[in-house]
Amino acid sequence: MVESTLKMFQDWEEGKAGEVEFEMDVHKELHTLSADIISRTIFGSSFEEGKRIFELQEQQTYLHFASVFSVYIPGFRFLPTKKNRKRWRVNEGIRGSIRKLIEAENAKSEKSRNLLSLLMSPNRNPDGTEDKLEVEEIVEECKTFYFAGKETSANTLTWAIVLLAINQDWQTKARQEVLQVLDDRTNNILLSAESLGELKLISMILNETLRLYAPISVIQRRTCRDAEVGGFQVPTNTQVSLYVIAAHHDPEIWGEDADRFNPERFSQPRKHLAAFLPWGLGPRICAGQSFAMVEMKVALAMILRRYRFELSSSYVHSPVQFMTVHPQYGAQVIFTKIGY
Ligand code: HEM
Repeated sequence: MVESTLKMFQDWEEGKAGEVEFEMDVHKELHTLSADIISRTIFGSSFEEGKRIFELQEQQTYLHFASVFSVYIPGFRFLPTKKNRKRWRVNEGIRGSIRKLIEAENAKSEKSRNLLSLLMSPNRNPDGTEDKLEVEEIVEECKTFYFAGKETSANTLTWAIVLLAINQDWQTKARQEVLQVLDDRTNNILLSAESLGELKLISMILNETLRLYAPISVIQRRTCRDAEVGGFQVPTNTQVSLYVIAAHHDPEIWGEDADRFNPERFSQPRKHLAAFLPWGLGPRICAGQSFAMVEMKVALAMILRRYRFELSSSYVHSPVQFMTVHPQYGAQVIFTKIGY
């Protein structure tokens, strides 16, 4: 994570020819960062190949949504139309590349320390037998982690930067905390696991960002038995949509200033478990919650330490929902280098 963030800084500064102050669409940059981090986590040293796979996955997502938003004709997806053929080609490209990486991992004498290698390891059952994922299952798992983890973290980080650019008092407080926690005298830019735990304000800021701009604004479930919810009878096998965004902006829960950015709310324990559910709830809660929090803390702390930032006059506030909640016109921010 640290390596990917440092690489991002290097790209920013090289691209801006060493200027101390520069403007850019940080939303795009943070997407590149989270793709880099998740690719390194899953594929280790083969992360460049991993990124190529993810680019193909992105193409596939857009092709998929193009078909979802067009008129539905049963069986149409099996016809060799131009778009369908492209979708099949992209899909085969993704699977073929992941299969090759699996084969390369299998051929290594020493196991790599990455998620791919973990997914390939057998699981020992209590009765001594072993289970192993099939290649196709591993391919699907890699795709899920990328889909579930890239957009969500990148968008949350983007909103955190936008909110701190607007709320300069919180930006200053957050930077002070980072400087205190990271040892200034030794020029230590690497965050240890212990120091991450000490970043209390950063955690509060990220939680408040997740409250205001939960990347997944609706969670869906299907009832497995008849139930009564808030006085309504819900029969078995009904699809129920849980509006995360509604709970997060409810003045009855958060007070009259529910729409205002105030990380202070998270200095106290929560009153109600379901009042704050950016990660979902129950057995299907986000599998990458801890990973995402570490990733976002590392990146935000490192950005705060190195740059002061404010919104550009070209920024237009327009959150939209397309899979996740993101800024429709990007996030143009002016950065000024202040540290290392
Ligand atoms: C800010 C970042 C993130 C947010 C807000 C988020 C949110 C969510 C939500 C709301 C769900 C659905 C939970 C439910 O249905 O109850 C979910 C599922 C999931 N997330 Fe995340 N996520 C984030 C980052 C990540 C990352 C970085 C990864 C992987 C590295 C990840 C992996 C997953 C997986 C695998 C699932 C499916 C779990 C299952 O169905 O059992 N997420 N996430």
